[in-house]
Amino acid sequence: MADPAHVRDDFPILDREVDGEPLVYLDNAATTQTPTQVYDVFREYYEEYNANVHRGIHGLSHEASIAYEEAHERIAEFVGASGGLEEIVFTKNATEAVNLVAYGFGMEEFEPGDNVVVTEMEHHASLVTWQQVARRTGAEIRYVRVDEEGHLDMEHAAEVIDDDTRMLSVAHVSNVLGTVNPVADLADLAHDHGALVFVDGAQSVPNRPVDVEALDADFLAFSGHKMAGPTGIGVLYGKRHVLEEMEPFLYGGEMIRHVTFEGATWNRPPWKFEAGTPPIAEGIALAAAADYLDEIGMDAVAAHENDLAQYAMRRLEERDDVAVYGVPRGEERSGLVSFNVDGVHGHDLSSVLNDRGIAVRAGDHCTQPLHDRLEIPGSVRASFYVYNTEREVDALIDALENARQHRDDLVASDRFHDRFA
Ligand SMILES: Cc1ncc(COP(=O)(O)O)c(CNc2co[nH]c2=O)c1O
Repeated sequence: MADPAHVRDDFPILDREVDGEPLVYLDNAATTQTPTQVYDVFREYYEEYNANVHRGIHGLSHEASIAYEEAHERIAEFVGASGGLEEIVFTKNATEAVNLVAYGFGMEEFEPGDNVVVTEMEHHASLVTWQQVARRTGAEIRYVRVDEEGHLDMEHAAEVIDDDTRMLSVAHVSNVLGTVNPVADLADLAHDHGALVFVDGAQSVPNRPVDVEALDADFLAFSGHKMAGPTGIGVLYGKRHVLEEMEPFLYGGEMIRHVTFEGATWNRPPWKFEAGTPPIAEGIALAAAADYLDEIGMDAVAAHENDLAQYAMRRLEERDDVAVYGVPRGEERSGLVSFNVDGVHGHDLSSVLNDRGIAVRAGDHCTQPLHDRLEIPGSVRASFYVYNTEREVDALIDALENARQHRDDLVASDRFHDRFA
């Protein structure tokens, strides 16, 4: 991979300090930072061709429409969608993308006696959404077990996926465990039973090569802000024939073909699912983020993240008071490590790390059922991206030492939560 030191030149924010300490940004599984090559797109757009898309007959609207459609084509290429823009719906984020499928397919198609299968490691964006669809349609929700090492129990998957399964919804990569799930194998299993497959790609598309057709996903969702892109833009990939048959989720302008007082007919995908004025600049900037990552190379991104995660695990495991979660060291994982330090609540630890300029995430990472399964109330997560270095992992480890030294102070302070005791 390009030397992270040079990559860092593209991210001026990484030069800032936090309370007088140099920033060490290790919260990339939540949101990545944005390179100048991406946010410059906003200035160019608003200075040169800002206009509403698709409905104007004037030059600016034409230019904006072309750029917005080309952004869809670019994202289709980035995830291997050979159907092009008709298979790429721009949403607000990955959460909206899963809700689009839940309302457009689940609420329309599920019936009592059907079931939807998710996994114990799912993010709330999927898990809660499919729970609600099951509750409102009378379908059953089933959970594929996660084993002690953070792998999906594939034998259990074969038990719970059956001929009444209408949808399998699975994270490609866990945002807590770093597990890379065998999505293509799971898709084979689901398709053998006539079920559709929704892949939550929020932690995979930004971090590794993803080919939706190799996965044989019927749907795949991800967010721009996790792949060096802006917030406010997400993507739902859908197989063309599936999107053509699926009901819209939001109604209004752009998504219609013809409207009378008696009713309306729908536009073709993706516009059928993009009601109203879309996030135009965000979509164009997302395409620039795809260009930026492809310049580095997604294989190189995945390898760099895995190297940092393995190094972090090795450093964390040097102490006997640290519990590290997820697949064992040495097994490929995405660029994140979740852990706890005995006797230090995650929020206290995160606060102590912040005092040293180190940004990590503490809590349940929107996976409360998974943390229940792990029998812990929460965890601290360090997550890496293209600009992070081993020196930053060392800074994290050194700061943990600092937390341990203050552990007694923390225990005595009102900031201590005895939930870890
Ligand atoms: C696996 C997974 N799915 C879906 C989402 C939702 O993405 P959004 O719609 O862009 O918010 C996230 C965000 N995960 C996290 C957001 O902050 N910390 C996280 O781990 C995620 O990690």
